[in-house]
Amino acid sequence: MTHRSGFVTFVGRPNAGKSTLMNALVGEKVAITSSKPQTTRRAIRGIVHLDEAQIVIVDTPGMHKPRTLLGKRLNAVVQTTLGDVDVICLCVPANERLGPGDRYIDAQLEGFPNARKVAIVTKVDATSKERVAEQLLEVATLREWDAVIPLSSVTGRQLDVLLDELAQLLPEAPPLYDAETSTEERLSDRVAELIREAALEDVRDELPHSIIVTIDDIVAREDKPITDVYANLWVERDSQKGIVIGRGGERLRRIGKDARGEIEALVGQQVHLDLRVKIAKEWQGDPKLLGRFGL
Ligand SMILES: Nc1nc2c(ncn2[C@@H]2O[C@H](COP(=O)(O)OP(=O)(O)OP(=O)(O)O)[C@@H](O)[C@H]2O)c(=O)[nH]1
Repeated sequence: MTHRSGFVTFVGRPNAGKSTLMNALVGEKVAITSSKPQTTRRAIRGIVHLDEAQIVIVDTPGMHKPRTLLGKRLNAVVQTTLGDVDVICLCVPANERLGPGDRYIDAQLEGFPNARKVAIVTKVDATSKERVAEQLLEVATLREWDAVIPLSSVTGRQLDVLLDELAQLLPEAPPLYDAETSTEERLSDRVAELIREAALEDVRDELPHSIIVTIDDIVAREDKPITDVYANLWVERDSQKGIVIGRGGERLRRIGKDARGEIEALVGQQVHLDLRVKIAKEWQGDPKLLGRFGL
């Protein structure tokens, strides 16, 4: 029996459904999903173990024309990721027409001639059969794809077909990771993402993209089954700090409570979360601060 292993990544414009798809494939919560665009900031790996194949999924930040220093750094991450994978999947939502954003990303794929290329039409549950068919035809005109697959991450429809296709496109190789491994990301990164997600849920319309979370320490207590998490939630301005903290600290408490629940599910233990709000002025344009945030 031939075994295949390799790396797969999903690209597509913001909100195309990449994170949701990756989570559905890996079956564990490893990347943020949010109805706001551009919330995925880090390449995160999930691993799908099949009998005859191991598919290592690398999630990339949104690929778009850079406007800020953060945008440039993110694009650099994308370039490195794409240069390193066996299969690149372009995701386009079935319920929105192809636009300049999709064409821009598709054109970027020319720079990676060695990768196999798959088109995925996402969110087929959110529109009519006719629209899906139309979108499949339109996507097919972009280039010669190795496969074109319509699916829904929400209903799970055709996810198995995608996995089969991906497995077939990978090179013959032994498994790269243990069967137990489902993600390579460090615990602290995953905890930071969960806190950020809880914060974004709560302050959605007021500060969509100005929040970043760092972890000082995660310590399992020796005397009790409790894990202490020391985290910082960074915003760009004084006024934003007020928004995050809320009246009488009410909002910050709610964010902390939501995040704690998620972290407890992740570490399988009671968690005490020490969450502080700090200000990093204009961090999106500051190379030193970006470095400190690992971007
Ligand atoms: N109905 C439906 N909605 C979906 C599906 N997949 C994703 N969505 C929704 O589409 C929105 C965007 O999904 P994400 O997975 O965050 O999209 P993304 O491409 O990772 O977005 P960025 O992180 O901004 O690049 C979310 O509100 C999802 O719930 C799907 O199969 N069906």
